[in-house]
Amino acid sequence: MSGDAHKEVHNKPFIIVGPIVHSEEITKLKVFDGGLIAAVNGKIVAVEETPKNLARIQKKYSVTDGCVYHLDKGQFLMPGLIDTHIHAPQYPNAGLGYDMQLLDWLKTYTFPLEKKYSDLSFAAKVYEAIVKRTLANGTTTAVYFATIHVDSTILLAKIVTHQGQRAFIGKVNMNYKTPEGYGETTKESYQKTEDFIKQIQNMKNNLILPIITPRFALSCDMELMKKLGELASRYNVHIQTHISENQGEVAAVRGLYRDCKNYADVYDKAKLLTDKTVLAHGVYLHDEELELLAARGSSVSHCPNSNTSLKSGLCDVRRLLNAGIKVGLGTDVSGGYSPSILDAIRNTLDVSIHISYGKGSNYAPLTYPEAFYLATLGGARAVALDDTIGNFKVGKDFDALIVNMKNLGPIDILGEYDTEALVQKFLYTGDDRNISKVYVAGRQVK
Ligand SMILES: Nc1nc2[nH]cnc2c(=O)[nH]1
Ligand SMILES: [Zn+2]
Repeated sequence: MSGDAHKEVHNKPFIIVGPIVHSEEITKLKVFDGGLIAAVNGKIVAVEETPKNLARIQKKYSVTDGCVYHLDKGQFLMPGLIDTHIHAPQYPNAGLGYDMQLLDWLKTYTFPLEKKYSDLSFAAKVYEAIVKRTLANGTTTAVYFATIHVDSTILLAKIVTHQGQRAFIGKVNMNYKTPEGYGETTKESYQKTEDFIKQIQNMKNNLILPIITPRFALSCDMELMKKLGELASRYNVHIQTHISENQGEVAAVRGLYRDCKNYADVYDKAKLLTDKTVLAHGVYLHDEELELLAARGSSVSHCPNSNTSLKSGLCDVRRLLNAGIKVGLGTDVSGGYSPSILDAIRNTLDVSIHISYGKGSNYAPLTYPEAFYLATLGGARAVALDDTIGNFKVGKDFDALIVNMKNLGPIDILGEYDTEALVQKFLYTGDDRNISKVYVAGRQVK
């Protein structure tokens, strides 16, 4: 597909014809070498494994000839990538500060940076850049932590709206042992969060959802967490936080909440574990915590780059999956240094292989089709949006990437490859230069 003639195509029905790849289940990639997808008003109305019904579908949905796009050789269509955990305000620190582990890192590098988001012009500069950068890397849905500041967090929502990304946006809550100049009282935290939810809902952008964001059990007391659990239930909104990321953190939580059985129980007592809750990390969860998360339908955002960069540990995703927990991938910028979910896919595979070295021959490290699933349909399930995004099914929104595996960017194509081989090569060796077009709900946003 060439040119930008269809840049505003989302207003008109269109059809893309060519190789298509997506997940319908975790273990297998589904590849159609010459399929087609038709979209009307940003929603998928037809998915075909061959182009033989093109003329009929074109007529049925009144698609003009100019809105039928044939992919070139070397290109394929795949679902948009889902980043289930990213801190937008921490982007200036990406690549910095990895001489410390979590709790010192937060105090030394992270809180002083986040404090600066009372300044709207600083916030605008960073937020424009991170949304643009994640879109360029194919993130069609991002689950953002912002800061405690309502005004700049609303600004993030406006920037996301303008650039056309789908996102969850969270105003961070922190009322316990907060650093000088970066904290809130319980009342402020609760009231500002309710006000924030109303402001987001009044924006009437159905691509943006508010998400309640207690930072973690060491930054919020039980009273605030309970109030936030009640707010989530009253407004029926998503929740995100961190859990069992680092051994020092887990020990501190144990010391602070003596009457709770474990870390997950702290959140459960506050009614923060719902089927719309995303918990980042989960490296050190015990078996009974896994059972609790599975019973509540809460999900884990696996952030392998961060777990390595902050030396937090190795998260055994196979174990989480075997326990029946929904898992998505996260970049966790700036705990992780990369804003790319392709990077998260590779780190997921690397970490899983490294874990397998310490296990018996029955332990199967994750495969690239599984990592692809975690970055797309798995992410959609983790954020409870799998009725809308994650793969190509009639009735879902058209969130998609056109990947271009010609000799482009870091790629040298030196042979003849079928579509599945091109997908594999993209996952292991491609980068944002190979993501030539990005669509969210049918709108071209890159
Ligand atoms: N990686 C990470 N973990 C956290 N735990 C509490 N806050 C944070 C944060 O900002 N980043
Ligand atoms: Zn995080």
